[in-house]
Amino acid sequence: MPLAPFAVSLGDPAGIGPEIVAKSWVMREARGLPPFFAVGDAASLRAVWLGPIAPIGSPVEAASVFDKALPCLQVADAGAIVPGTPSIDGARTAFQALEVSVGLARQGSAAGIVTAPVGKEQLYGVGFTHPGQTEFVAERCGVSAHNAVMMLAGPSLKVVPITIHIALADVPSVLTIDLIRARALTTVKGLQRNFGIARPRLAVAGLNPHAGENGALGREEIDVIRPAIESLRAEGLDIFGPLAADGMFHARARETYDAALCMYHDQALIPIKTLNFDDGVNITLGLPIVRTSPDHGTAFGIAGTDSANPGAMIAALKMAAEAARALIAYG
Ligand SMILES: NC(=O)C1=CN([C@@H]2O[C@H](COP(=O)(O)OP(=O)(O)OC[C@H]3O[C@@H](n4cnc5c(N)ncnc54)[C@H](O)[C@@H]3O)[C@@H](O)[C@H]2O)C=CC1
Ligand SMILES: NCC(=O)COP(=O)(O)O
Repeated sequence: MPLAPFAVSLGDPAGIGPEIVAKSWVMREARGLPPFFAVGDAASLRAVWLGPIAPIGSPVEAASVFDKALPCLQVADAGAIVPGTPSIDGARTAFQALEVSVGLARQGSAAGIVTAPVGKEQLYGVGFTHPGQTEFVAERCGVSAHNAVMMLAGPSLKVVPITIHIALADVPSVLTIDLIRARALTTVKGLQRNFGIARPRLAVAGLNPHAGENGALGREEIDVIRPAIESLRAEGLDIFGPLAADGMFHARARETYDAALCMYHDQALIPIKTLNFDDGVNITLGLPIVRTSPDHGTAFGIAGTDSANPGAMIAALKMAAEAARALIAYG
């Protein structure tokens, strides 16, 4: 059965979202992309692209026009759009596009959502109270933030940050045995369902230099990380660590695991973005709907210069199609 089209929220209208969505549509056949429609202000596409846009009133219209034009479901008017210069109206439009997209996926009118980058600071300024889109989508789906896992996946590496968008100073107090366990269990399910790995191997990073040197450089490994790993191993998971984070991402080390659980945002995202910046995908595991995103941000500095690489958006669309098929197969 063909999938319903995917809802692609355009993200911040002044970022590179509209450009990478339009470029992905241009490459739809060459890259075998599933049908999709943009959700946002069509003016943000027109500001950076001269190609054909088909305004649609509902997702069902998308499939029939997708071959000829990029379907776009209009939400709020973003006001004057200046690529590279975010605005309050633009942030409101990005927020609304996300909300509408999630709603369409929840009601089954879209096969899932692929979110173009938003400016976090801009969204916080218009009443967005979640740390990121991951937690927002989870809440709209009735899933606790603990159980919604951000995985960054590329051809060379898959990583999961255990803590996500919080200040580095807050990481030690937010890191708990329960949080590591919840993230690990959801990660294992996601690797099995979405990536076909029957018995996933998880490597766990330490928090401190050299994984704490047995307590000499910090106690989180002893008090929190190791007990979490041991309890998961007792339940049969193939999970090991805590490892010194600086030595676990080289090529030979990466062969020993399927995903790395990292203690904070940059510990996870620096290696994946170094290895797979142009084809890395941010996928939310543990949701009843499909949600993927390119691994990069709004790149305000290059918006409007036609130099944005659509590779990660294309990878996100392809992964969304695979995840949607997995959702149908496994529920
Ligand atoms: N999924 C999301 O919605 C994400 C949003 N952000 C937001 O993006 C904004 C900017 O964040 P930054 O840290 O500057 O990261 P960024 O990813 O926007 O930019 C980092 C560097 O990569 C370049 N770059 C990014 N994507 C590119 C592409 N597709 N093609 C060519 N070059 C590309 C940029 O020009 C810049 O040099 C922030 O407000 C942040 O909140 C950041 C990461 C993810
Ligand atoms: N750095 C990753 C990122 O910002 C993505 O966050 P989210 O909006 O997908 O939760």
